[in-house]
Amino acid sequence: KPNITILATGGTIAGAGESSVNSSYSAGAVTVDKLLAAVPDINKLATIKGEQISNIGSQEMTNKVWLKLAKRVNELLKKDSVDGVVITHGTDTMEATAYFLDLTVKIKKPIVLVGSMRSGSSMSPDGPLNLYNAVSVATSKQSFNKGVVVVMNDEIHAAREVTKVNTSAVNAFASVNTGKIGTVYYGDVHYYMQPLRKHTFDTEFDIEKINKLPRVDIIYGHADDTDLFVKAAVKAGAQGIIHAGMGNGNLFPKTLEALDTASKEGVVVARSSRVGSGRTNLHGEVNDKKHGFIVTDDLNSQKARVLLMLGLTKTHYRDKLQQMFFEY
Ligand SMILES: NC(=O)CC[C@H](N)C(=O)O
Repeated sequence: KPNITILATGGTIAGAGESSVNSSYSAGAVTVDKLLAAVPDINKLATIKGEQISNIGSQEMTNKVWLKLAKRVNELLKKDSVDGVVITHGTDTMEATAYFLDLTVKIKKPIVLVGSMRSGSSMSPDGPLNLYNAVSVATSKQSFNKGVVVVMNDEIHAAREVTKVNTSAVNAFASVNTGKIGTVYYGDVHYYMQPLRKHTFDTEFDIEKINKLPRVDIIYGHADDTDLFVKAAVKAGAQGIIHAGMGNGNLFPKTLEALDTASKEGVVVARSSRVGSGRTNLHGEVNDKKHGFIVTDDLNSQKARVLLMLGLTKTHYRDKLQQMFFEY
């Protein structure tokens, strides 16, 4: 039997509420041992070990926990005695954690993130089957060299592509631009696609000696916008700003002016879009060359922040950072 380590970080999958029909509950209330004991069938699939990394709602996620998690996953998967890792996680920031690991874990073995939309004490919880499916994906030979994947609601998604698309439904995840890469039905794993962007062992990022990431802020664009938040970000020491722009990454004139100034002062400004699908293109309505801006390709702003933080650990050259957004 394969050896799988389950790293628990919290979330609804480890949540508990007062009654089966009460929508209010606490995320990250159940420890890893209890979480695993609730799904005894996973022991038929693999020899399971559990470890608690954190026990939080993933809206409390920090760069510090990401670094700790990535280092632990690297450490575990380097061992011959570990064949794959499953990470239980809250769904709010799961996509960003998945992408962070996709860029920083240096191994071809399976790495699977899983969560749930209904807590263990609710009626028809989705966590147990999601966990069973996640362990199945982690033990599948087909999962090698796929980068980090997210398993939710019988679907397998690539870390770079997946995003949360619903606040409360069990089908809360989708890979909006590209589609899911596989399915898993009561443990029966099938892949249909292979992620092509560079990931895991193929990236240039090395977090082993890093304890702090450069500050990158996200600023959300809108009609009748302001320059206040750009100025505040610069004052707070942001090395990068992701602008979640209107449409194809467009900006309100006053915000554009403030970002132009920030860019000329050395802050790396990356244009993404608040639309939720499609690329933010160079040579659109914004003169990126003139302002020194870069674009985030089709990464949403929360994932673009992850890549820009890691990119800034390597270089401040905008051409190089732009290249990263086309490669990763
Ligand atoms: N469905 C969930 O996991 C949401 C619970 C919590 N907000 C979290 O992200 O951890």
